[in-house]
Amino acid sequence: MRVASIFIAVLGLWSFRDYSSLSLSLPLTYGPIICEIDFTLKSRGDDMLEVNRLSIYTPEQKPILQNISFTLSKGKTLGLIGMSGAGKTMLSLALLRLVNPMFHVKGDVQFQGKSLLSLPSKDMSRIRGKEIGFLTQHPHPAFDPIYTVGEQMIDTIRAHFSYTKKESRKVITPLLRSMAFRDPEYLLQRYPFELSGGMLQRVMITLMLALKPTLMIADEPTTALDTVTQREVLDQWSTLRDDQEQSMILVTHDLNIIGKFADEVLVLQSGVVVEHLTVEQLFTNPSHSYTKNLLRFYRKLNGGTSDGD
Ligand SMILES: Nc1ncnc2c1ncn2[C@@H]1O[C@H](COP(=O)(O)OP(=O)(O)OP(=O)(O)O)[C@@H](O)[C@H]1O
Repeated sequence: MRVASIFIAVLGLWSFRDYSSLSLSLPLTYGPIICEIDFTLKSRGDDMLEVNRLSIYTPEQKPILQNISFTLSKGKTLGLIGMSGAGKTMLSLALLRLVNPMFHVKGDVQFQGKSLLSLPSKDMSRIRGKEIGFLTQHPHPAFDPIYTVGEQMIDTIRAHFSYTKKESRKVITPLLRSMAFRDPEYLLQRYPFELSGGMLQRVMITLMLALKPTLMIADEPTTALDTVTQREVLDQWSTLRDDQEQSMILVTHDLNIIGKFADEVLVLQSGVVVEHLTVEQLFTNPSHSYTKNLLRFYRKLNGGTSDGD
C-alpha cells in the first residue's frame, strides 16, 4: 500500500479519494538511504532545472549519491544510464523529494526558480504530478482496484484542471489512441486488474501527457511493452513531448530509447557521475569503460560489426 501511495501521490491519482494519508507514508517505503548527488545538464534555451552538488548519505554516512550537478533546459531530455545500483532511481526520487527522511540529502535543486529541497511539503505536493510528472516501471500499485481506469483517470485530470467529466474524457481519448489503445472507450471501463503491466504503463504515460507537466521523470517507463508497441508509443510520446516543449529525465538501460529521446546523457557509477556527454558523443566517442561496453553491446544487438572502440 505504501508503494501504491508513491505513485498515487506523484501522479495525483488521489484526487477525489482520500489518499492523502497514504502519500505521507511514501518515504518509509524506501527505507534508510542517504544520497549525495551533484549534477548539471546544460543545453540551449531556458534552464528550468538546476541541480547543484546533490548528495545522499545513509544514516550510517555511507554515500549513495555524491556531488551530482547538472542543468536541464526547457524542452531538453537528459538520459540517466548506469549499472544496476548506480543510483539512478535514488536521483529521480531525490529530485521529487521522495527519499526516506532518515537519509541525509544535501545540495540544491532549483526548479523554475523554486528551491525544491526547502519548499514546504504542501507546495512540493502540488508540484508533483502537475509540474513534475513521475513514471516508474511498476504501474500497478498506482491504481485503486475498486475503481475503473476511466474513473481514476478522469478524477486525476479534474483534480488539476477545471474540466467536466465529459471534457476530461475528450482530453484522454485521443491520447489513449496515440498510446496504441485501439478502443479507448473499452479501456476506460476496465478495472486495473483486468489490464496487463504494459497496458497500465501506457495508461500512466497517457495520464502524464494529459497533465502536461513541465518536467517528466521517467524510470524505465516502457519495460513491459513488446517491441512493436514500444516503438509506436515512443514515437507518439516524443512527438507530444516536443509539441509541449516538455523537459525530461529518462532512466533507461536501452540505448535505442536514449538515441530517440535524449539530448544529453549522465553516466552514473556507484553514486557518482563518471561521464556527462551529448547523445552524439555517446554513440561516437564515449570515454568511460562502462559507456564503451554499453555501446559495444548495443551495436552487437543491432547487428553492427564495429566493437565501438
Ligand atoms: N531502501 C534502501 N536502503 C538502503 N539502500 C538502498 C535502498 N534503496 C536503494 N539503496 C541503495 O542505493 C543505491 C542506488 O540504488 P538505485 O535503486 O538508485 O539504483 P539504480 O541505478 O536505480 O539501479 P537499477 O538500475 O537496478 O534500478 C544502491 O546501492 C542500493 O543498494
